[in-house]
Parts: sequence; structure tokens; C-alpha cells
Amino acid sequence: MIHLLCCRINTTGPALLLRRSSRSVEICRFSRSHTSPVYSLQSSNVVRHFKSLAQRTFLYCSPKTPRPSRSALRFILAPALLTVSGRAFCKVAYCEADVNNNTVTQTDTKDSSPEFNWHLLWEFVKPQLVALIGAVVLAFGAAILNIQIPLMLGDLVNVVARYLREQAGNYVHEIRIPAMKLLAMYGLQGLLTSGYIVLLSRVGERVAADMRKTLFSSLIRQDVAFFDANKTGQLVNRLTADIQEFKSSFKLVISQGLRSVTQTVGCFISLYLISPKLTGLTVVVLPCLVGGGALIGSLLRKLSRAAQEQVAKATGVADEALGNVRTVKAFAMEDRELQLYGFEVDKSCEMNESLGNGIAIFQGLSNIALNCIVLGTIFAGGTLISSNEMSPGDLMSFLVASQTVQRSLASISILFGQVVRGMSSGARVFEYLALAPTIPISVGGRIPYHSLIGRVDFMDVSFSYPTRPGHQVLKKLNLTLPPCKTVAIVGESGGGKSTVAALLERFYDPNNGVVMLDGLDIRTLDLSWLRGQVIGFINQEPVLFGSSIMENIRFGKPEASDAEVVNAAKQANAHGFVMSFPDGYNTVVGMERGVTLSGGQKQRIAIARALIKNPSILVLDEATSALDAESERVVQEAWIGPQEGRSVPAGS
Ligand SMILES: Nc1ncnc2c1ncn2[C@@H]1O[C@H](COP(=O)(O)OP(=O)(O)OP(=O)(O)O)[C@@H](O)[C@H]1O
Repeated sequence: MIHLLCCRINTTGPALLLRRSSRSVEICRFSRSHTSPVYSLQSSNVVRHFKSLAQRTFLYCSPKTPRPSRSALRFILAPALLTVSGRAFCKVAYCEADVNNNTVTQTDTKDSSPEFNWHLLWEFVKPQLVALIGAVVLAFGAAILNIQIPLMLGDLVNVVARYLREQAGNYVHEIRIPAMKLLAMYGLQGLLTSGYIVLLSRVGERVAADMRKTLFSSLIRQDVAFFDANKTGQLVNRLTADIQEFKSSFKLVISQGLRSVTQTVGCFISLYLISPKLTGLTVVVLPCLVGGGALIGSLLRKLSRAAQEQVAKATGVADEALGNVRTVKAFAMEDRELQLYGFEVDKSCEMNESLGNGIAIFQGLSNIALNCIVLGTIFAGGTLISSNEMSPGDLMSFLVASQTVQRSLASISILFGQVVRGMSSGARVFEYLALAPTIPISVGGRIPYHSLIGRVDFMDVSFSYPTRPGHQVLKKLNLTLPPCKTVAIVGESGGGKSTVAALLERFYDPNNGVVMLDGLDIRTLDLSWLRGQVIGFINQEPVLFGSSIMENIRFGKPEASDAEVVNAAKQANAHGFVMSFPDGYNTVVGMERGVTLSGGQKQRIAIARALIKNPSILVLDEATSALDAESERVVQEAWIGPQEGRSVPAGS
């Protein structure tokens, strides 16, 4: 396995390739024939960083291009990869290289092509197996009937032709039986089709719902470092778009895939039995037409995807402008935003117009081609009828069966693309399903409430954020937060105050050293108990949920009574302003991040949310920064007074 790392490097010049050897990372000029080293990063830190990767690690560095796409990167490096390894398969990750400081920081360690996990799929499908088998059987039955229908149509036409030729006998009597048979066939085919669609949509929806719940449960249990490294939008995309795409592909493959393959094979046999000569002609013409159609179709789909992306881009511009409307207005940038949005909308309009033209040409061409096939079949079939090699009914059967083959082949060609897209969406979902959090939530011991003292010790704690391993935030920090005391941590911006709070809350584990509660390493304690009952944490930018104030405060203690909620709000000096709202505690906040409340009001609700669980340790990370002096005094009295006897470390 080869690892490709796409690197942004703080130097100027042409694109560079980074090569890992056993003791250094070399930055080389890259050309197809050879690579010549330019810099050599030899710090043990850099080399250690690559230890976890495969022996041959390449980094593509470009000072100008910000972040080439993975496929572009593979394309650029394909000759080098093939020469070096003889294998084309590679993993791609992104990193930043700083040649002055001799550091390389990997910013994205994800495997670019997660693998499809059949075992996990089976776990989701297993509970729906009976319905799935039912759907497969019904779809297969419908396909078999679709093969029979052209033959029966032929019988019917033969009766009509015979009557026209002989003008004798009772027409209604003769046609009744084949017509009734055909009618029954149509009815049964309709029933089977409805049946498999009902079953399949049930299976698809339930599998998708199970996947969503399991993926959400896996995501919500990941530790904070995971969310530092992955954008929320991308994670939400896996929950929505990826599962949706997978579900559609899954249903399509079972329904259309099974039906189309069965129909193609069955109808081809029918065609051959009806007329080997005409079939020979069809075998030459039909695949060419379907192939041509598939090619144009795939071009149009590409165009359609690009147009959709452009629409999304335009929406993104509008979303950003409307979401930050206060900033836009404060800088009087309405016209500029309008210009930006207009530019993107015009581009999407242009692309959609081209798409419309493409579809129009495609439809026109396919109509001509299809009608020519019908005309050609009738012409060739008529010749065979005139030489008594075929009956009119056979020609009718042939026409309908060949149309079925052509439709089935077209849908198979579309299905191929759908299968690839569905599998890659599924792989993206499965990637996070199988991911275990590095910090387990409900493992470890608890200190009985009556013997909890609340002394916190940071001993020789060193820490770097996982997303920036080269940047050490805390270096051998020793700090004691004694019980029954309020401790303020003061320091320059970016000095690591919030990081201390984050380590105490165990959002991250230190790289070295230990954080202790009452002399016990917090890594040995039950995390859900530590966060749920021991520590009350209010961060710099409290976020409220889109529900009532009552529910927001109760989030800290779900079983709290209304009286407890009101009491906590009073302690946080929030009761007064809450009661001034017409709906009081039932006022819904949190829409657009609680925009209906002022910064200070939001902070007071967040403080009430932390106070309601009566925590033994209260961490305020600049939680009162938006309060006026009087409110801050009331709040501080509230939590220092009744909490006397407990340790209260506070970031400030
Ligand atoms: N999630 C994160 N991932 C990577 N680096 C981070 C992260 N959070 C903070 N940092 C970095 O860690 C350093 C310390 O940040 P921290 O938030 O602890 O500082 P602070 O003292 O609380 O600052 P302020 O007073 O401005 O809030 C900063 O250099 C910051 O850029």
C-alpha cells in the first residue's frame, strides 16, 4: 500500500514531491523520470510522525495550489507510483509542511477510499431478510411475465390476422381466450410489480433508518478530537445524502437490476426462438445504439452533476450572506454579496441551459433511433413474412420483445454507474460505523458522592491537539486546584486556558503526564459520571438548543422538576428576564443559535443549565464575559455561596 500525502508547503517554486526514507523526509523536485532532493527534514519528530504510515510515503507539495483533489493527485502521481511500486492503488491524506521549522503536520489522516463492508451490510439486511427474499421472488416473477407477454401478444395478433385473411368463424369467440389470458397476465404482472415495490421500499427504508440511527449513535460517541478533524457538514452529509444514495442504489439494484438482467436474457431467448435471422440483425444494431445512448447519457449526467454543484455553490453564497447578515450590513456589503450571488446564479443558469440543450438533442436522437429500429424490424420482418418464414404475430412478438431488451439494456448501463456511486456512499457510511471512540464513555470507576473532595491536580501534563501535533500547547504543566476554592487561570490569548478546562473535562487525554481527581487518574474514572455529575462546564460560546428555555435548562438534569429549573435560573440571575417574555419558561430559543436572546442572556441560561446539576466542580470558561457587573456579581454569589466546600476551578 502506498500513502500519498498532499502537502501545502511554505516555500515558493514548482510542485514538489516528498519522499519518506527511514531517517528523513526528503522534499524533491518531481519529474516523470527522476526526483532530486531539495530539502531534507530530519527531525525525529517528523520521522516519528510517519512511522504509522507505510514504508513508501509520498507527499505531493505545491506552494501555489491550495489543495488538489485526490483524483487529480492520483492522476499527477500515477507515473511515479507505477514506476516505484508497480501498483496503482494508493491512499491519500493531506498535510502542511514547514521547511523553516522542520515540521510536517498531517491535517487529514482519513483513508480516501474507504472499503465497502459487506459484513456490516449483512448485519443491517439480516432483520429484513424475509421481506427482501419476498421482493426478489416477486421481482423475478414480474420479469418472467414480461418475457411471456410479447409471445402472448403474438398469439393475439395471429388470431386477428387469421380472421382478416379467412373472414370466417366467430371473431369474438376466437379472440376471447388469448385476450383473457393476456389480461390475466397484465393483472398478475401489475400485482407482482406493486408487491415487490412495497416490500422493497419497506426493506430499503428500514435498512436506511437502522443505518442512520447506528451511524448517529457512533458519531455522537466519538471524542472531541474526531470533531476537530471532521467538518460537521461532511458528517451530516454522511447521515443524509450518503445513506439516501446508498438506499436508492440498493433498491434499484434489486428491482431494476434483477428485472433487467432476467428480461434481457429471457427476451433474447424468445427473440432467437421466434426468428434467428432477425435476432442476428438485432444483436448487431441494438448494443451499438444502447452503447451510444449510454455514452451520451453519462455525459449528460456529468453535466447535470456539475449544474447541481453550481446551484449548491450559489446557495452556499446566499446561505453565508444571509447567515451573517449583520456583518454584511455592518460593512455595507449588500451590493458585493448581490454581485457574488448573481455571478454564481448566472453560471448555474448557463450550465442548466446547456444541460437542457443536451437533453433535447439526446431525446430527439433517441426518438429517431428507436423509430428507425421499429421501421427496420417491420421492413425485415415483412420480408420474412412474405417468404412465409414468419407469421404477423411473430413479428408483433419480436417487436415488443426487442423493445423490452432495449429498455433493459439501457437500464443495466445506467445501473452500473449507480452501483459504483451506491457502493462508495455505503463505504463512506460504513467507515464511521465501525469507528470506536478512543475515549470510551461509560468505562471506569466512580467516587462515592459523600467521599468526593474535589481536589484536582495536573501533574507534568504536556499536550498538543491531535489536529496540530506539531504545536505543543501545554508543556509539563503542574497545577493544583484545591477543594473549596475558586481558582482563576489568567493568561494571554491562546495561552492554553481553555485547553486546561478541556483536559479536566476529558475532551482530550494529555500526551504526557496525568490529570487527577482526588488523587485518581481521571482516565480510570467513568466519563459519563465525571461529565454528567461531577463537573459543570460552561464554555466561551454557549449554544442553546432549538427548544424552550425550560428544556434548555433541564438539559443539565433531565429528571429535574419545574421548581428546580426555576431555582437554577434564579441562581444564574436569569429568572427576571425569562419571566419578562410573554411565554416565560416556554419561550422557544436556540433558533439560529438562540438569536432571540442577547449574548449575556444566553450565557445566563447556560449557567443555569450547569448549576441545575449541582456539580462538585464548576468550570467557567469566560462564561460571564457577556454579563454586566451586577449580573456577574449575582451569578458568582450563587455558585460560590451554596458550593462552599467544593472545589471550583475557573478559566477566565
Ligand atoms: N481544537 C483545537 N485544535 C487545534 N488547536 C487548538 C484547538 N483549540 C485550541 N487550539 C490551539 O491551542 C492553543 C491554546 O488555545 P486555548 O483555546 O486553550 O487558549 P486560551 O488561553 O483559552 O485563549 P483565549 O483566551 O483566547 O480563549 C491556541 O494556539 C489554539 O490555536
